[in-house]
Amino acid sequence: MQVLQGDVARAALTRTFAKIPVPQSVLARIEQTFGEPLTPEEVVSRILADVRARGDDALRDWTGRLDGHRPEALEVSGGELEAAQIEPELHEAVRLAIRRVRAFYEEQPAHGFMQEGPEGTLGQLVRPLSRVGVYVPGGLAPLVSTLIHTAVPAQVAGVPEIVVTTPPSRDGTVHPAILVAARELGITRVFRVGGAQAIGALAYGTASVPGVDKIAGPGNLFVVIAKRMVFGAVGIESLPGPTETLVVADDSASPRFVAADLLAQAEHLGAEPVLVSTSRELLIEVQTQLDAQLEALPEPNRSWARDSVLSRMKIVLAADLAEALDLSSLYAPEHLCLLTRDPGRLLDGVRRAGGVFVGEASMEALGDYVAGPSHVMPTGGTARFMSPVNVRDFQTIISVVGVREETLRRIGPAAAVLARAEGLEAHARAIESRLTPPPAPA
Ligand SMILES: NC(=O)c1ccc[n+]([C@@H]2O[C@H](COP(=O)([O-])OP(=O)(O)OC[C@H]3O[C@@H](n4cnc5c(N)ncnc54)[C@H](O)[C@@H]3O)[C@@H](O)[C@H]2O)c1
Ligand SMILES: N[C@H](CO)Cc1c[nH]c[nH+]1
Ligand SMILES: [Zn+2]
Repeated sequence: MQVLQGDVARAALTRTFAKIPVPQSVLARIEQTFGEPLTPEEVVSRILADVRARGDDALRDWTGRLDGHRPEALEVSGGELEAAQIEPELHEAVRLAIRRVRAFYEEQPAHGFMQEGPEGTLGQLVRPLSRVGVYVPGGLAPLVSTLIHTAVPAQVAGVPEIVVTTPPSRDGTVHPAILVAARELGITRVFRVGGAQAIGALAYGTASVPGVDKIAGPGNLFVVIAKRMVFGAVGIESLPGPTETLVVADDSASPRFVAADLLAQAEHLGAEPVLVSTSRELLIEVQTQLDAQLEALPEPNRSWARDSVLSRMKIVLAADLAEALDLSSLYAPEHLCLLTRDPGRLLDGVRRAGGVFVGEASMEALGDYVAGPSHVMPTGGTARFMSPVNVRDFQTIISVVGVREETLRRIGPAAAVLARAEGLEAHARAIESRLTPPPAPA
């Protein structure tokens, strides 16, 4: 176990944004699939260009090549959607998650304002986007919860049309829980397309897949790169990619719970677990727990979690909780879990994170499903400047300017002065034409 401290820990938790780190396993799969050592960016560029040029046929070909099934019908039929069934217990859990996420976002202030006064009217109109694409990851696990945690805030924002894309399994089907959740949400358009090709389809539109105004939802490296590349042609909400969790724990924390929370996210392939503790004894005990709990996991989860732990886990000994929080803000994790005495007391010191999970009863895995806030959160250090998915992501603001004539007379001359300082004579004249009476007819 390598324990990092001080400046070494700071360096290890400082992200470099110039290049997204690519796991060796991903590079190996690219070489196997494409027969040459391409970068993920080159792969995504090729896929996007092909989707733009050949539309549905490109979607079928890439899905066949990458997901092992070439679908004739890209859209899940109404009959398939209606027929999907899941166990009653799971169905009830889906309903509970929808209810709780909806109740949470209904509390988010997301309205505009109008200042009506002696100056006239100044304000903001808030309008929902017309059509949103929701990406639901499905490469390794069919993330039904991600559909709920992305689509519900969009619905609360008032978006009338939501289109879902998700990779099919090798027999071409979409997991029934995703279809049932879509049905519960009143979503009728689901497409069996994943990866960069799905992002291209939603951005450019094809004969089958409608182009959207904004694409939301997390995914693997290929999905994240594709979202970055199509931004501008279409909106994106943020860049939620491979998950990461930073646990801050003191000597009061249970090593069993700390290890369990780290492994819960480590089982997302490509995840980055980080443990920062003020107690060396706890670090040692967590290591023992990690070994035991990893051994007890079933396959393939054990291999995925072991890969995250062995390849990317960082273990840090902090001088005190103030330094632990400072290091956490430097790293800006997707999830920050506080497993300390009186963890609520630490909230004031939290500066950068997608979400903060306060205390033993608020494990991040609960937040993944039914706590309320969306689990779609910024990763890779983008929590420095981005937020979890929320209602505002699905709205635009329209500024309203409706001043009275008296106001114009008072503030107009200053505007004309500024226009001339910028060398923009027509601007100045447009203002002054309203300030001076029109010339008398000859
Ligand atoms: N940050 C968040 O809020 C959040 C939430 C949920 C999930 N996630 C993350 O989403 C990710 C889901 O990843 P996933 O892989 O299971 O599903 P995914 O749906 O994101 O990706 C699967 C797709 O990737 C493409 N792909 C795979 N290998 C490829 C290759 N070599 N070349 C080109 N394309 C390739 C395929 O088209 C496939 O359909 C995980 O990393 C998870 O941590 C993040
Ligand atoms: N923890 C993942 C990234 O935040 C989301 C997720 C979905 N299902 C389970 N976990
Ligand atoms: Zn998770």
